[in-house]
Amino acid sequence: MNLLPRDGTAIYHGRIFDEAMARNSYERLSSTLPWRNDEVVMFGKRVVTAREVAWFADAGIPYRYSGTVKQAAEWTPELAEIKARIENITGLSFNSCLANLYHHGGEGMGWHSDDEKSLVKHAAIASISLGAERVFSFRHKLDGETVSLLLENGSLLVMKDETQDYWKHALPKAAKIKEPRINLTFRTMIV
Ligand SMILES: O=C(O)CCC(=O)C(=O)O
Ligand SMILES: [Fe+2]
Repeated sequence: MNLLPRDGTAIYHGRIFDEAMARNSYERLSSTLPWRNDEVVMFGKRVVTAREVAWFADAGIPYRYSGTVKQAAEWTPELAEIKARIENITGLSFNSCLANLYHHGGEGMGWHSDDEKSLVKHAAIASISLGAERVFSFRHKLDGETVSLLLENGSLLVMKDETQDYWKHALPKAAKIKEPRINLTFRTMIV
């Protein structure tokens, strides 16, 4: 079940939402979340990404990410429902979520590890995919070994243990894909 050959654990649970539920969740999240373009600092320059994001956290937790403090929103009913569902499936709990909206395959996310200081070390990250199917890849930091999989509509991927220490991951751009995708990454921030 572990997709990674060593140095971490990545469990792909496959589709945990059926087609109708996935479509319904996509529609509700795309129209109700407070989406805005992400701002990141690259080579000392402020860059506004095409991908849109929204941050959520339990009341009172500021969302720290990429060296800045983001305004975290309150859980919406739809998000709270999805969070409860994955907490039930995984037996874990999460106190924050980064939502990503990729308008089409021309948008993606480059190689990175989710190893922010604000996150509890080695805590699981649960990633939900809604909408367009996209390839997701892991690359080992030492020897470059790559593991790729397809993230299906309504699926759940869990990364845990030393995964972020030894592997980077990315959502490669795929220009042929015209449909949008929403990704929800549930995390545990240090409180
Ligand atoms: O969209 C995805 O599946 C990946 C998102 C991701 O890696 C992140 O938000 O840190
Ligand atoms: Fe990530």
